[in-house]
Amino acid sequence: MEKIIVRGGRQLNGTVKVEGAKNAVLPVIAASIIASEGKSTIHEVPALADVRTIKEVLSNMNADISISNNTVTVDASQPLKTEAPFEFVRKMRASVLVLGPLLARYGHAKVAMPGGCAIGSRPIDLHLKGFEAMGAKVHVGNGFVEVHSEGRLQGAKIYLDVPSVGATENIIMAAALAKGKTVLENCAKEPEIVDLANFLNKMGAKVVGAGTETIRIEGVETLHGVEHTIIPDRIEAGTFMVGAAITGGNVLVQGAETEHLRSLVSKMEEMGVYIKEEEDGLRVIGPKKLKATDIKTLPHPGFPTDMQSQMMALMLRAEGTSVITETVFENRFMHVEEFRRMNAKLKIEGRSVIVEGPTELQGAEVAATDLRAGAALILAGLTAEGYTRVTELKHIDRGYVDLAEKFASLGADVERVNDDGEVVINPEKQQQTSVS
Ligand SMILES: CC(=O)N[C@H]1[C@@H](OP(=O)(O)OP(=O)(O)OC[C@H]2O[C@@H](n3ccc(=O)[nH]c3=O)[C@H](O)[C@@H]2O)O[C@H](CO)[C@@H](O)[C@@H]1O
Ligand SMILES: C=C(OP(=O)(O)O)C(=O)O
Repeated sequence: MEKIIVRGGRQLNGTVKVEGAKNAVLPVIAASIIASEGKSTIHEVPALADVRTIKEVLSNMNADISISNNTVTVDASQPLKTEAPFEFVRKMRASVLVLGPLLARYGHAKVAMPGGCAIGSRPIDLHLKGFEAMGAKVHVGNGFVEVHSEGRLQGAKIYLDVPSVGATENIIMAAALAKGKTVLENCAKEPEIVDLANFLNKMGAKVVGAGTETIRIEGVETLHGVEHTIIPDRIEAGTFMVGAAITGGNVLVQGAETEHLRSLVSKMEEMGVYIKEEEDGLRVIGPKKLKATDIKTLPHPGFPTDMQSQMMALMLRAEGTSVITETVFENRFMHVEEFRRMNAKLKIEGRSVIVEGPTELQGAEVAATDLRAGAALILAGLTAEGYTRVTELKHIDRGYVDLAEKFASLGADVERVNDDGEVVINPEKQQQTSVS
């Protein structure tokens, strides 16, 4: 079993470059199969396990997809199979994002029903309600969800009960080829939705209002392949920002977009962290003493749930009591038990965690319970006394490229080792080169 081993006590200093966003590249690659003509070329694609999974999903459907040097090309002009089996959905829930494009183009899609995961039950009822409103029939049975429509989908007025990111993306993609206009209200406003809408619009779609509460989509008859560059990963950026802050270091996070990170920047500033916008990113300088604060996770532009566990690590080192309230996912506190193994004083009360700081963290053997929790444990390890060994790296590899190497390049004492204690460098990049 591979491990990331961290020896605490070093400051992070230097420059780190952010990769393309996982949560943008997955819907964009899924959307590329809507094009019935031409091929799409997608740049700044991070070498992640999730990208490999979406590639396998598309290859399995007979799309022609290849990855080389952070660029993906997709040619989906030939007829595709309209199914995504359980082996892919099990690995990555975002496989359900092929439902919208397949339904739009072929009037049929069958995808294994995603189960719950370590952060909650995560239903897809809102995706399905949206398809039904556009005239599709939905059948759920034998572990699959199947959607079909007679002829083209019909544009519709759809209100989302909660601003779900995945439902917004799936509905925009389905509506892009529907007959007439779709108005999607109370939709998600994440920057990754805007990136998807920009990609679709280049392909010939008519999507207006992405990034606001209401998106209007005028359906068109066909879409074509295009070239696109993925936006930087705001969560990876945020993770390195916390790394600089927690170690009292000075790091330029290249590619960090202030506009995408306002809630995080404001909370970190409240904690006493100095953050300065520079031409190509954000410079983050950690203070001698961090101050406690409270956060509540919310849909964008509120505080992102994907930064909750990393902020918990930072709060553990702050003076005073902080409170974290998780409102997006029902059960995203699995990392609390792992932090406790490192001497953290944490109390769960319903949907909140009370963090007593500052804690003298101690190195321990801990498991990444989800991908962000894995990053958070490494962050805690950076300031812990002694060695922290993080296992279950498969979660981290879903969403971070070379995390250990990048921390090490900033001066941290971190390495990834295999069972024999040999250093492992860049595992996902090696995998991708061998499968592309
Ligand atoms: C690949 C990707 O982009 N993943 C992100 C996406 O996940 P994902 O798109 O799955 O997250 P959603 O925004 O859909 O989920 C938000 C909340 O809505 C609920 N819900 C969602 C859909 C639905 O049909 N019914 C329903 O009740 C979920 O259970 C959850 O409680 O947004 C999350 C919230 O910012 C992020 O944490 C994930 O990193
Ligand atoms: C929860 C996350 O991703 P996913 O929706 O792919 O599980 C995440 O990126 O933190």
